[in-house]
Amino acid sequence: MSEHSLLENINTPYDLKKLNKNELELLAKEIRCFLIENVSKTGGHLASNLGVVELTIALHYVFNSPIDKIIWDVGHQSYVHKILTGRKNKFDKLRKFNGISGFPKRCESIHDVFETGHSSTSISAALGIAKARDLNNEKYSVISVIGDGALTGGMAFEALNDAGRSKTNLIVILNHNEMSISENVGSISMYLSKIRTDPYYFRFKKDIENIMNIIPPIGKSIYKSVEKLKYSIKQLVVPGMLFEEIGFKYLGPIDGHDINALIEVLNRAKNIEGPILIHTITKKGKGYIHAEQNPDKFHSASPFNIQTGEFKKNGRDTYSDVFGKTLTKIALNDHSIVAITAAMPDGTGLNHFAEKIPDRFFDVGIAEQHAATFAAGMAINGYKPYFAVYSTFLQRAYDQVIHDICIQKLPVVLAIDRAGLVGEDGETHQGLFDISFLRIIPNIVIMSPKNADELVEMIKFSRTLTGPCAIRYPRGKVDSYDINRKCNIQLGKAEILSEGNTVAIFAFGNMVNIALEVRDKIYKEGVYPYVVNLRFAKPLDSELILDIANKAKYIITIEDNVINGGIGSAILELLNKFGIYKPVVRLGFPDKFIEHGDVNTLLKKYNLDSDSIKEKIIRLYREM
Ligand SMILES: Cc1ncc(C[n+]2csc(CCOP(=O)(O)OP(=O)(O)O)c2C)c(N)n1
Ligand SMILES: CC(=O)[C@@H](O)[C@H](O)COP(=O)(O)O
Ligand SMILES: [Mg+2]
Repeated sequence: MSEHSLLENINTPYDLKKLNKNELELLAKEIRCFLIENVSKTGGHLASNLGVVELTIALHYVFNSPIDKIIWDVGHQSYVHKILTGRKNKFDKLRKFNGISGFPKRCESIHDVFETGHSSTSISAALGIAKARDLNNEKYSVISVIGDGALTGGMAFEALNDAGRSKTNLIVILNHNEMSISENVGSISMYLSKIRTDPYYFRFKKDIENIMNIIPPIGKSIYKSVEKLKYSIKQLVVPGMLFEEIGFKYLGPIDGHDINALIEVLNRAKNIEGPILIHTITKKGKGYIHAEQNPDKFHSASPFNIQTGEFKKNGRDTYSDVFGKTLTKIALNDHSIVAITAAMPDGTGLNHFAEKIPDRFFDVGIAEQHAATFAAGMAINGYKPYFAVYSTFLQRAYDQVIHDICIQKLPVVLAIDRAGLVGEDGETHQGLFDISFLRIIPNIVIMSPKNADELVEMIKFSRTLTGPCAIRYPRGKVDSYDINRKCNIQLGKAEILSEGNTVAIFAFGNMVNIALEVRDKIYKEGVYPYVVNLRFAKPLDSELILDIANKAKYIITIEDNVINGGIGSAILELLNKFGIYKPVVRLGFPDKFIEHGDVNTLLKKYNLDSDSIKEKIIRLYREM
């Protein structure tokens, strides 16, 4: 790989401003090599970052961060920004425990103005910052950088609607690469692609601009008609008229890999009053052939071999695959089943469904709220919708789950992927709240499997339910499983894995295996626990729980959710209701946002690994 001689001397955006245009282009090359070298080892969001190298350089060249504020939508494409703002030496620990985050973090740098991770927030945040600036009579630029995928999110439109009317000075850069994680979807995407690909638009736009500029000054009487005519022509042919109509000045489309063109347009935008939308055209994965050819695979990449582009991880199925394959299998015989994703077909395993049953597969874009209510609509009309969604992104659709699905008791299945720790994505992405926020909603059934076989059974079981239900399962690989296994799940029934005395361990989902490891370790110390796989967070198996609680001296609950409001709390509430006052030790995550790092390290840090739990139980046992 090439040397990084220019990059070596860039420690702040100010250093960038000393370079000439040729050097900026060389720097772009160096940054690409740097990204590929580092992310091949750490893993991370490679393709999106390769696509914004020139754009980020141009932004920091033209604007004065941190006085001018740059807000990165989603934030997965902020690596180049991090490199240029003094963090390049920390890339060996990108997304690692105690290393830098893969997303903007205010604690990391004054150049990270607003924290992101979930999509479509940047225009709202930028508008808020700009409004506050105006109230303070300050002068600086506020820039939101948003991708075409993130633009499919409802919040982005809510913000455009508000910003267009407000006449506030604000720059929105639409980074258009025709990709979300997978190919981008939706009518706005089609509209943008038309601007991008139709050479007629470009040619005609230039011609029309020239004609309009040479229309001579005319007598006042016909001036108005000419202006009207100009406007109508513009409306017909100017790309981005959609944005102009809602109050933005549209600049573009611009080649987002041409640094000179970018610098020119940014300088222009800096001096225009009111909201501006700059439309840049980029290639996701630019400069690394494997990422250019497979931008989806290199969106959130695990470590890979630079030469071959092959990933180093092993090829076992994930929980998402188990879900996708099982659902596909049952849907081939049950035509009422439909599958819905909000822009995550691969991540959720619904790619398997899409391949086999495309007419009953719906990718609605990054639009979790819409997805949930869309599912409700399909359910009203007799279908059995499975909305597969990461736990963290389901947070977006909370009201829709309550108002549109649960009040009406509709048979929608929420297939909650990435429940529990997700690891390297950290705070914004951990799935640590769903048990708490779902369990308080009436009418919903909540379950979680201890392993892949049980997930197969739960998917089959969910089909029989006539109301809303959620199945939560973790990120990660599974051991072997049998997709044909019969369903032995009964509503609200837990499973006793070990009979014991003294200690009762109630575990949920992914934590059941840890409970079993704990059991094996404390056996050696002469402690014999009951171990219960709860299976259901709602309805709880009250009878079994009360029976075991009565027999044991103290109770341990284990969950990969925050302790507050989680399954331990549910058990405490149950015991309280029935007047059983025994010590209940609730193990889960504390009342804070959990940082990034690999899952095992985090489990250990939060005392949720089997050794830590074993020690806790033994200590309690000896104190009793
Ligand atoms: C609310 C929400 N839903 C889903 C995601 C998952 N996600 C992260 S990036 C991404 C695609 C973003 O596409 P785009 O904004 O065009 O950026 P690109 O990667 O193409 O540069 C998706 C779906 C998310 N971060 N937030
Ligand atoms: C930025 C974002 O939200 C996604 O790209 C996410 O990082 C994907 O996570 P997985 O790698 O778990 O699919
Ligand atoms: Mg995109």
